[in-house]
Amino acid sequence: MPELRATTLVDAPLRTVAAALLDARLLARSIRGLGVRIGSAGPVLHVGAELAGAVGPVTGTLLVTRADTTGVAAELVGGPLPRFVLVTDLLHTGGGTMVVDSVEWTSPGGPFGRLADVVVGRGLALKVLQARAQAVSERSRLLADAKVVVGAAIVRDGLLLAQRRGYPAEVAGGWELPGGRVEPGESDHAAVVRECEEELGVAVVPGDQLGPDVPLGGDHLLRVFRAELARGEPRASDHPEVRWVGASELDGLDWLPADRVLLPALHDLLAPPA
Ligand SMILES: Nc1nc2c([nH]c(=O)n2[C@H]2C[C@H](O)[C@@H](COP(=O)(O)OP(=O)(O)OP(=O)(O)O)O2)c(=O)[nH]1
Repeated sequence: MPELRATTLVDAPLRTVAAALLDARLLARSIRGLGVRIGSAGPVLHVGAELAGAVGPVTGTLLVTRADTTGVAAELVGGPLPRFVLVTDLLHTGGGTMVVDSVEWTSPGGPFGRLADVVVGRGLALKVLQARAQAVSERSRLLADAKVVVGAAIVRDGLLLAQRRGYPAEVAGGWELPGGRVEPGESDHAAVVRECEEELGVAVVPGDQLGPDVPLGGDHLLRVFRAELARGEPRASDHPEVRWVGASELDGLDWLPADRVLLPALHDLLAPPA
């Protein structure tokens, strides 16, 4: 398959650029140059998400195959549209984050196909790469100043503690991880400890970050940490329900969109890969 690649240096930490890439509007903006419109993209990309793509009246599906701390990948599959794959890899450098974008597409084959690749395919691919570089830089700059909402991934006996939200209306009923906004001057870990005490009445010891930073609407992003339950039995106080969930129940829960991005990392936490 023909392939084009471009590299951009973005002046932001890797985790900020990784978060920017998860914004579904960024993907939509990147491939607009192909004439592909994405419908119902949802707010954030997660592995397995199938976004409806269309070129004029012709429709296909854009399948997200990777969305984590190393970058994202999505491919246009199904329908009569030609196969198209967009992969973005991230590399940490001393001077910022190196963003390596590549696009691959199916060639119609034969001498006319090769001509079409040179005349049309490459031009469109370059448009995508240019639009993407600009969109990634702009979104990363905005997210660099984002306020953080922390979440706690607490595991006991192979089960993860999930919490069902009671408010506000737009997220009520959805499942999330215990946590909340980091207050001015507070560290992320201190916020995890405070929120778990306030919401669940327990003491926790926060550990490493789990999965990528996930952009929330507006100027917030979600950052989740592993946490050990040190004292107390979690009980719902702020929200209507807490539940211990096993690996087999994880995918079936009605998670908030941002938390859905973290499902592969939560699966690894419950059943670490061999
Ligand atoms: N705590 C938490 N919030 C999440 C998660 N996923 C997600 O989208 N959010 C959103 C829901 C809310 O809009 C926002 C966090 O608000 P919050 O209400 O928990 O924060 P808070 O405790 O500091 O605020 P408040 O109760 O005083 O209003 O982040 C998650 O896993 N945990």
